[in-house]
Amino acid sequence: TRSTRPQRLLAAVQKNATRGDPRSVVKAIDEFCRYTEWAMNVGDEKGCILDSVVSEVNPATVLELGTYCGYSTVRIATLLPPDAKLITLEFNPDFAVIARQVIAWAGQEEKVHLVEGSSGDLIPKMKEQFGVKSFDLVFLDHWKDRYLPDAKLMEAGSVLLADNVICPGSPDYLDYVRNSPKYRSQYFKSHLEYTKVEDGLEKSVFLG
Ligand SMILES: O=C(NCCCCCn1ccnc1)c1cc(-c2ccc(F)cc2)cc(O)c1O
Ligand SMILES: [Mg+2]
Repeated sequence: TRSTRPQRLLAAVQKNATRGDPRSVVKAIDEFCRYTEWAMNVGDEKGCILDSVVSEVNPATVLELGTYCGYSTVRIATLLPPDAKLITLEFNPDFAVIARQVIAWAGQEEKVHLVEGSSGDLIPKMKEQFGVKSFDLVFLDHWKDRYLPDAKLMEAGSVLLADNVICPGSPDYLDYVRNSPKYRSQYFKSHLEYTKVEDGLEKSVFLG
């Protein structure tokens, strides 16, 4: 039967990227998505904004909601010190299978813990299961209607960075973080990955 898009993306990584070289994995995925087949990775333009926020926060613990094929997982992990921890949640097992292989090809498996399941179920269990009471940085890139409920489950983390706040959009989340006294929010205008359509990232610092 026909391969899936994540399977074709993984094949492009294994063909064009050097094993153990995360930058070549990122480059191979961006080229595949720009010139062969669009896929919903955060992409190179928003990826640079992600990189700058990760570097600025310099987190010891990161939670990523929505792994997909592991593109942003690799970008973030590459910027973390060896003892830092990145937990990434993926609901879709077919995505998780591919993401594990992309993360391994990039040589980042030491820093990354991919957990399969729903964020709504797993976030409350983070404390006991992973011994992490709060995260220094949370990257929201999963179902857009889960951004707000999950942010409310995590009102202890310090920096939230949300993808796709314009396209596909998460209006209730945006309204909340921009108007709540608990957050200082900032919009980074950009474009939907590999397109000219407007999109952006919203960085929201939890004020405690
Ligand atoms: O839906 C997205 N991501 C969630 C995928 C499923 C998450 C499953 N999961 C993981 C953990 N808990 C649940 C997404 C969509 C688009 C997009 C934009 C324009 C368009 F025409 C089509 C699509 C662009 C993105 O950048 C995205 O991130
Ligand atoms: Mg996204």
